[in-house]
Amino acid sequence: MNIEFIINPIAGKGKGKYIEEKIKAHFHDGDTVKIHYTAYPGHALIITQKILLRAPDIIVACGGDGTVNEVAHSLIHSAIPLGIIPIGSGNGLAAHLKIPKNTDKALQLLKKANTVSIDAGQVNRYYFFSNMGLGIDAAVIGRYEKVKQRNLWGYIKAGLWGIRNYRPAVYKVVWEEKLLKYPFFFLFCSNSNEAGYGISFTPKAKINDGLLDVLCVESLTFTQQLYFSLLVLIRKIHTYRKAVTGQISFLEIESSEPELHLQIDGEYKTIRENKIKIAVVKNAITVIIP
Ligand SMILES: Nc1ncnc2c1ncn2[C@@H]1O[C@H](COP(=O)(O)OP(=O)(O)OP(=O)(O)O)[C@@H](O)[C@H]1O
Repeated sequence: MNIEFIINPIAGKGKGKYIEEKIKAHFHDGDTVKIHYTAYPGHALIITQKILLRAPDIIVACGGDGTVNEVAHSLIHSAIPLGIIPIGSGNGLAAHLKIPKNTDKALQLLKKANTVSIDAGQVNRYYFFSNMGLGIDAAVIGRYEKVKQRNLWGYIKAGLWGIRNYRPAVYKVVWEEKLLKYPFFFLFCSNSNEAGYGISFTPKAKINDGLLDVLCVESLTFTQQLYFSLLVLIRKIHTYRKAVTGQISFLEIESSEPELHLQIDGEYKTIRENKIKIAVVKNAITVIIP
Protein backbone atom coordinates (compact mmCIF):
# COMPACT_ATOMS: atom_id res chain seq x y z
CA MET A 1 0.00 0.00 0.00
CA ASN A 2 1.25 3.50 -0.88
CA ILE A 3 0.13 5.88 1.83
CA GLU A 4 1.04 9.53 2.35
CA PHE A 5 0.55 11.40 5.63
CA ILE A 6 0.22 15.15 6.02
CA ILE A 7 0.88 16.22 9.60
CA ASN A 8 0.06 19.62 11.09
CA PRO A 9 2.71 19.96 13.83
CA ILE A 10 0.78 22.70 15.68
CA ALA A 11 -2.68 21.05 15.69
CA GLY A 12 -4.17 20.34 19.12
CA LYS A 13 -1.44 20.80 21.68
CA GLY A 14 1.31 20.04 19.17
CA LYS A 15 0.55 16.27 19.19
CA GLY A 16 1.55 16.13 15.53
CA LYS A 17 5.22 16.28 16.49
CA TYR A 18 4.99 12.85 18.09
CA ILE A 19 2.99 10.73 15.68
CA GLU A 20 5.67 9.97 13.09
CA GLU A 21 7.01 7.16 15.28
CA LYS A 22 3.54 5.63 15.66
CA ILE A 23 2.97 5.76 11.90
CA LYS A 24 6.26 3.97 11.30
CA ALA A 25 5.37 1.31 13.87
CA HIS A 26 2.05 0.58 12.10
CA PHE A 27 3.25 0.61 8.51
CA HIS A 28 6.39 -1.24 7.53
CA ASP A 29 7.14 -4.35 5.40
CA GLY A 30 5.44 -3.97 2.06
CA ASP A 31 3.96 -0.50 2.68
CA THR A 32 5.41 2.66 1.18
CA VAL A 33 4.90 5.50 3.62
CA LYS A 34 5.69 9.15 2.99
CA ILE A 35 5.35 11.78 5.71
CA HIS A 36 4.96 15.51 5.10
CA TYR A 37 4.78 18.31 7.69
CA THR A 38 2.85 21.51 7.08
CA ALA A 39 4.83 24.71 7.61
CA TYR A 40 2.12 27.38 7.32
CA PRO A 41 -1.68 27.76 6.91
CA GLY A 42 -2.76 26.58 3.45
CA HIS A 43 0.30 24.33 3.04
CA ALA A 44 -1.69 21.06 3.39
CA LEU A 45 -3.75 22.06 0.35
CA ILE A 46 -0.61 22.51 -1.78
CA ILE A 47 1.06 19.32 -0.48
CA THR A 48 -2.09 17.31 -1.32
CA GLN A 49 -2.19 18.65 -4.88
CA LYS A 50 1.41 17.49 -5.39
CA ILE A 51 0.77 14.07 -3.80
CA LEU A 52 -2.24 13.52 -6.07
CA LEU A 53 0.10 13.40 -9.07
CA ARG A 54 1.63 10.22 -7.61
CA ALA A 55 -1.85 8.64 -7.09
CA PRO A 56 -1.21 6.92 -3.73
CA ASP A 57 -3.74 4.48 -2.25
CA ILE A 58 -4.62 6.78 0.66
CA ILE A 59 -3.86 10.38 1.69
CA VAL A 60 -4.09 10.95 5.44
CA ALA A 61 -4.69 14.27 7.19
CA CYS A 62 -3.22 14.33 10.71
CA GLY A 63 -4.65 17.39 12.46
CA GLY A 64 -7.94 19.05 13.33
CA ASP A 65 -10.79 20.27 11.15
CA GLY A 66 -8.58 22.99 9.60
CA THR A 67 -6.01 20.50 8.30
CA VAL A 68 -8.73 18.05 7.20
CA ASN A 69 -10.40 20.93 5.33
CA GLU A 70 -7.25 21.76 3.36
CA VAL A 71 -6.48 18.15 2.41
CA ALA A 72 -10.14 17.36 1.59
CA HIS A 73 -10.42 20.52 -0.56
CA SER A 74 -7.73 19.15 -2.87
CA LEU A 75 -9.42 15.72 -2.90
CA ILE A 76 -12.86 16.89 -4.10
CA HIS A 77 -14.15 14.46 -6.76
CA SER A 78 -10.94 12.40 -6.53
CA ALA A 79 -11.24 8.61 -6.12
CA ILE A 80 -8.37 8.57 -3.59
CA PRO A 81 -9.76 8.11 -0.06
CA LEU A 82 -9.01 10.51 2.77
CA GLY A 83 -7.80 9.06 6.07
CA ILE A 84 -8.12 11.17 9.22
CA ILE A 85 -5.95 10.99 12.33
CA PRO A 86 -7.76 13.43 14.66
CA ILE A 87 -5.06 15.20 16.63
CA GLY A 88 -6.67 18.66 16.55
CA SER A 89 -8.38 20.41 19.40
CA GLY A 90 -12.02 20.08 18.27
CA ASN A 91 -12.11 17.39 15.53
CA GLY A 92 -15.79 17.86 14.65
CA LEU A 93 -15.75 15.89 11.38
CA ALA A 94 -13.80 12.95 12.85
CA ALA A 95 -16.22 12.84 15.80
CA HIS A 96 -19.22 12.70 13.46
CA LEU A 97 -17.57 9.89 11.49
CA LYS A 98 -16.73 8.06 14.76
CA ILE A 99 -13.01 7.99 13.95
CA PRO A 100 -11.25 7.16 17.23
CA LYS A 101 -9.25 9.89 18.98
CA ASN A 102 -6.74 7.25 19.99
CA THR A 103 -3.96 7.55 17.39
CA ASP A 104 -3.14 3.82 17.31
CA LYS A 105 -6.81 2.90 16.75
CA ALA A 106 -7.19 5.58 14.06
CA LEU A 107 -4.05 4.29 12.30
CA GLN A 108 -5.37 0.75 12.47
CA LEU A 109 -8.51 1.83 10.58
CA LEU A 110 -6.43 2.85 7.57
CA LYS A 111 -5.52 -0.79 6.95
CA LYS A 112 -9.16 -1.90 6.70
CA ALA A 113 -9.92 0.97 4.30
CA ASN A 114 -13.68 0.88 4.89
CA THR A 115 -14.92 3.98 3.05
CA VAL A 116 -17.94 6.25 2.79
CA SER A 117 -18.70 9.03 0.35
CA ILE A 118 -19.56 12.34 2.06
CA ASP A 119 -20.98 15.71 0.96
CA ALA A 120 -19.28 19.07 1.32
CA GLY A 121 -20.60 22.60 1.58
CA GLN A 122 -19.35 25.35 -0.71
CA VAL A 123 -19.27 29.04 0.31
CA ASN A 124 -18.13 31.20 -2.60
CA ARG A 125 -14.64 29.80 -3.37
CA TYR A 126 -14.25 27.90 -0.08
CA TYR A 127 -15.42 24.43 0.93
CA PHE A 128 -16.42 23.07 4.32
CA PHE A 129 -16.72 19.45 5.31
CA SER A 130 -17.95 19.92 8.88
CA ASN A 131 -19.51 23.39 9.29
CA MET A 132 -19.40 27.13 8.72
CA GLY A 133 -20.88 30.01 10.67
CA LEU A 134 -21.43 33.76 10.88
CA GLY A 135 -22.30 36.05 13.74
CA ILE A 136 -21.01 35.28 17.22
CA ASP A 137 -19.59 31.96 15.94
CA ALA A 138 -17.16 33.72 13.59
CA ALA A 139 -16.37 36.37 16.23
CA VAL A 140 -15.47 33.66 18.76
CA ILE A 141 -13.24 31.78 16.28
CA GLY A 142 -11.52 35.07 15.34
CA ARG A 143 -10.82 35.66 19.02
CA TYR A 144 -9.75 32.02 19.60
CA GLU A 145 -7.12 32.34 16.86
CA LYS A 146 -5.73 35.41 18.65
CA VAL A 147 -5.55 33.87 22.14
CA LYS A 148 -3.37 31.05 20.73
CA GLN A 149 -4.56 28.52 23.31
CA ARG A 150 -5.70 25.63 21.13
CA ASN A 151 -7.83 23.72 23.64
CA LEU A 152 -11.29 23.75 25.26
CA TRP A 153 -10.27 26.47 27.74
CA GLY A 154 -9.18 28.64 24.79
CA TYR A 155 -12.67 28.21 23.25
CA ILE A 156 -14.39 29.01 26.58
CA LYS A 157 -12.32 32.20 27.01
CA ALA A 158 -13.07 33.26 23.42
CA GLY A 159 -16.77 32.44 23.97
CA LEU A 160 -16.97 34.66 27.08
CA TRP A 161 -15.23 37.44 25.13
CA GLY A 162 -17.80 36.96 22.33
CA ILE A 163 -20.76 37.26 24.74
CA ARG A 164 -19.36 40.59 26.01
CA ASN A 165 -18.19 42.05 22.71
CA TYR A 166 -20.18 40.66 19.77
CA ARG A 167 -22.45 43.26 18.13
CA PRO A 168 -25.14 41.64 15.92
CA ALA A 169 -24.91 42.30 12.17
CA VAL A 170 -28.00 42.53 9.98
CA TYR A 171 -28.15 39.81 7.33
CA LYS A 172 -30.72 39.08 4.67
CA VAL A 173 -31.00 35.31 4.33
CA VAL A 174 -32.81 33.87 1.34
CA TRP A 175 -33.63 30.26 1.95
CA GLU A 176 -35.98 28.70 -0.58
CA GLU A 177 -39.40 30.23 0.27
CA LYS A 178 -38.10 31.83 3.52
CA LEU A 179 -36.64 35.32 3.80
CA LEU A 180 -35.10 36.28 7.13
CA LYS A 181 -33.82 39.81 7.73
CA TYR A 182 -32.80 40.94 11.21
CA PRO A 183 -29.74 41.40 13.42
CA PHE A 184 -28.31 37.91 13.79
CA PHE A 185 -26.77 36.42 16.90
CA PHE A 186 -25.84 33.19 15.19
CA LEU A 187 -26.05 31.66 11.72
CA PHE A 188 -24.69 28.17 11.37
CA CYS A 189 -24.66 25.78 8.44
CA SER A 190 -23.46 22.23 8.97
CA ASN A 191 -22.73 19.05 7.09
CA SER A 192 -21.88 17.15 10.30
CA ASN A 193 -23.69 16.72 13.60
CA GLU A 194 -20.66 17.72 15.70
CA ALA A 195 -19.02 21.09 16.04
CA GLY A 196 -16.23 19.70 18.26
CA TYR A 197 -15.86 18.91 22.00
CA GLY A 198 -19.16 16.99 21.81
CA ILE A 199 -21.14 20.19 21.12
CA SER A 200 -23.77 20.15 18.39
CA PHE A 201 -25.85 22.98 16.93
CA THR A 202 -27.35 20.64 14.32
CA PRO A 203 -27.81 17.26 16.04
CA LYS A 204 -29.87 15.82 13.18
CA ALA A 205 -27.35 16.58 10.40
CA LYS A 206 -26.33 13.69 8.16
CA ILE A 207 -23.06 13.81 6.28
CA ASN A 208 -24.26 12.26 3.03
CA ASP A 209 -27.94 13.20 2.66
CA GLY A 210 -27.30 15.82 -0.05
CA LEU A 211 -28.41 18.57 2.35
CA LEU A 212 -26.88 21.00 4.87
CA ASP A 213 -28.52 21.68 8.25
CA VAL A 214 -29.03 25.32 9.19
CA LEU A 215 -29.59 27.13 12.47
CA CYS A 216 -30.40 30.87 12.47
CA VAL A 217 -30.85 32.80 15.72
CA GLU A 218 -31.80 36.46 15.94
CA SER A 219 -30.15 38.95 18.29
CA LEU A 220 -30.38 37.83 21.97
CA THR A 221 -30.12 39.52 25.35
CA PHE A 222 -27.49 38.27 27.83
CA THR A 223 -30.02 36.05 29.64
CA GLN A 224 -31.32 34.69 26.34
CA GLN A 225 -27.72 33.87 25.35
CA LEU A 226 -27.37 31.78 28.52
CA TYR A 227 -30.64 30.01 27.69
CA PHE A 228 -29.39 29.46 24.10
CA SER A 229 -26.18 27.87 25.50
CA LEU A 230 -28.19 25.60 27.78
CA LEU A 231 -30.42 24.43 24.90
CA VAL A 232 -27.32 23.72 22.78
CA LEU A 233 -25.76 21.70 25.60
CA ILE A 234 -28.88 19.54 25.96
CA ARG A 235 -29.25 19.33 22.14
CA LYS A 236 -32.70 20.98 22.13
CA ILE A 237 -31.92 24.23 20.29
CA HIS A 238 -34.52 23.43 17.58
CA THR A 239 -37.23 23.95 20.24
CA TYR A 240 -36.23 27.62 20.87
CA ARG A 241 -38.76 30.14 19.56
CA LYS A 242 -35.95 32.51 18.49
CA ALA A 243 -34.27 29.81 16.40
CA VAL A 244 -35.08 28.91 12.81
CA THR A 245 -33.82 25.48 11.80
CA GLY A 246 -34.05 23.43 8.63
CA GLN A 247 -32.20 21.78 5.77
CA ILE A 248 -30.99 23.44 2.59
CA SER A 249 -29.21 22.65 -0.63
CA PHE A 250 -28.74 26.34 -1.43
CA LEU A 251 -28.74 29.55 0.64
CA GLU A 252 -27.90 33.19 -0.05
CA ILE A 253 -26.77 35.63 2.62
CA GLU A 254 -26.37 39.36 2.18
CA SER A 255 -24.86 41.58 4.87
CA SER A 256 -25.65 45.21 5.59
CA GLU A 257 -21.88 45.70 5.94
CA PRO A 258 -19.33 45.72 3.05
CA GLU A 259 -17.60 42.50 4.09
CA LEU A 260 -18.54 39.25 5.81
CA HIS A 261 -16.70 37.48 8.60
CA LEU A 262 -17.08 33.71 8.72
CA GLN A 263 -15.64 30.64 10.32
CA ILE A 264 -15.15 27.75 7.94
CA ASP A 265 -14.28 24.43 9.61
CA GLY A 266 -12.99 26.37 12.58
CA GLU A 267 -10.82 28.84 10.65
CA TYR A 268 -11.62 32.56 10.59
CA LYS A 269 -12.08 34.09 7.10
CA THR A 270 -13.00 37.54 5.87
CA ILE A 271 -14.91 37.69 2.56
CA ARG A 272 -14.44 41.08 0.91
CA GLU A 273 -17.97 41.08 -0.49
CA ASN A 274 -21.32 41.57 1.20
CA LYS A 275 -22.89 38.44 -0.34
CA ILE A 276 -22.24 34.74 -0.03
CA LYS A 277 -23.85 31.74 -1.66
CA ILE A 278 -23.81 28.42 0.16
CA ALA A 279 -24.43 25.21 -1.76
CA VAL A 280 -24.08 21.50 -1.12
CA VAL A 281 -21.61 19.42 -3.16
CA LYS A 282 -22.99 15.89 -3.15
CA ASN A 283 -20.58 12.96 -2.75
CA ALA A 284 -17.62 15.34 -2.72
CA ILE A 285 -14.98 13.05 -1.17
CA THR A 286 -14.41 9.49 0.01
CA VAL A 287 -13.34 9.05 3.64
CA ILE A 288 -12.04 6.05 5.60
CA ILE A 289 -14.31 5.26 8.55
CA PRO A 290 -14.57 2.48 11.16
N1 LIG B 1 3.35 24.84 10.68
C1 LIG B 1 2.26 25.58 10.87
N2 LIG B 1 2.34 26.74 11.56
C2 LIG B 1 1.24 27.49 11.80
N3 LIG B 1 -0.01 27.16 11.39
C3 LIG B 1 -0.15 26.01 10.70
C4 LIG B 1 0.96 25.16 10.41
N4 LIG B 1 0.51 24.09 9.71
C5 LIG B 1 -0.84 24.26 9.57
N5 LIG B 1 -1.24 25.40 10.16
C6 LIG B 1 -2.62 25.89 10.34
O1 LIG B 1 -3.06 25.53 11.65
C7 LIG B 1 -4.46 25.76 11.72
C8 LIG B 1 -5.14 24.88 12.74
O2 LIG B 1 -5.07 23.56 12.38
P1 LIG B 1 -6.16 22.46 12.76
O3 LIG B 1 -7.53 22.99 12.58
O4 LIG B 1 -5.80 21.24 12.04
O5 LIG B 1 -5.92 22.20 14.31
P2 LIG B 1 -6.77 22.65 15.56
O6 LIG B 1 -7.24 24.05 15.40
O7 LIG B 1 -5.98 22.30 16.76
O8 LIG B 1 -8.02 21.65 15.51
P3 LIG B 1 -9.62 21.92 15.34
O9 LIG B 1 -9.82 22.78 14.14
O10 LIG B 1 -10.23 20.56 15.15
O11 LIG B 1 -10.06 22.58 16.61
C9 LIG B 1 -4.95 25.60 10.29
O12 LIG B 1 -5.41 26.86 9.84
C10 LIG B 1 -3.68 25.26 9.49
O13 LIG B 1 -3.68 25.81 8.19
